[in-house]
Amino acid sequence: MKTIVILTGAGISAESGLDTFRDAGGIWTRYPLEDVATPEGFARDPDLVQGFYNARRAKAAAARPNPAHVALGLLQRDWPGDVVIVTQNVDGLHEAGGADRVIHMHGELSRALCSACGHRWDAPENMAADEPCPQCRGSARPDIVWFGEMPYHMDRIEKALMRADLFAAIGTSGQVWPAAGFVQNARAVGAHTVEINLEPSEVTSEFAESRLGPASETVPVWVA
Ligand SMILES: CC(C)NC(=O)[C@H](Cc1c[nH]c2ccccc12)NC(=O)[C@H](CCCC/N=C(/NCCC(=O)O)S[C@H]1O[C@H](COP(=O)(O)OP(=O)(O)OC[C@H]2O[C@@H](n3cnc4c(N)ncnc43)[C@H](O)[C@@H]2O)[C@@H](O)[C@H]1O)NC(=O)OCc1ccccc1
Ligand SMILES: [Zn+2]
Repeated sequence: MKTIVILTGAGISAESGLDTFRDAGGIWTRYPLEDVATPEGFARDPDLVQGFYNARRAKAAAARPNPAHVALGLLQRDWPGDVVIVTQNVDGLHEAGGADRVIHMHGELSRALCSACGHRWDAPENMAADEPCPQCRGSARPDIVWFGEMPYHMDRIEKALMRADLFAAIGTSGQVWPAAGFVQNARAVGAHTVEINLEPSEVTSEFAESRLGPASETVPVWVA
């Protein structure tokens, strides 16, 4: 039975009230990513970084899944073959929308990570600049992949792309790697490729098909 691999980005959560990064008023237009989303920025000012993620954690916790998340949850439940959802998003809206197998390649706001021993646990609502690791008292950070760091689960993602029959990218601008390159991996194994986005992305030309519009409208139609 056919394997579907779906990559999602901030655009799929925009209609749930969560900011995207590069659109007008986007996160990176308000916070320099070097300061809040790099290990160097965290070393320089952990208070600033923890504050940045505490605010996003609270917003994500209050957000509700939209029809795009729900449609993908139903697709994963009902499709006779395998539906692999790979998200760049750090919110939990795919799971809230009914998906139970989601690969968070850039981490999750709801998790904390110890920089010393690698222990992971459910993040408290507000992490302090000197948040201790419950296991070794080392310093804790949000369990988020920052720029310059290796994304999570790359082996599982590459294996899924190798057996993809259909690859879809939803709500992503295609400006951040290695995620922006997944369409090439999928095409290399002969998968059909479709981009579903509000507007053409940096890598639209790589896709065989492009569907434009808000995800809450385009995704349920695409799934149906
Ligand atoms: C800026 C970019 C050039 N930099 C990179 O790509 C770097 C590598 C790099 C450095 N210099 C380079 C020079 C050239 C090429 C690459 C590089 N990448 C890395 O550092 C990565 C790590 C990157 C991860 C950083 N962390 C994130 N997030 C977690 C943090 C946090 O969340 O705070 S990245 C973050 O931005 C990325 C982009 O965001 P999008 O989700 O696409 O959102 P964006 O706002 O950009 O776009 C929204 C889209 O939605 C659309 N939209 C809006 N509303 C809707 C709507 N309603 N419906 C539908 N669509 C909609 C819009 O039209 C738009 O197109 C996402 O990945 C997101 O997770 N690590 C790595 O490379 O390690 C080595 C390596 C390499 C290979 C293999 C292994 C290891
Ligand atoms: Zn520890």
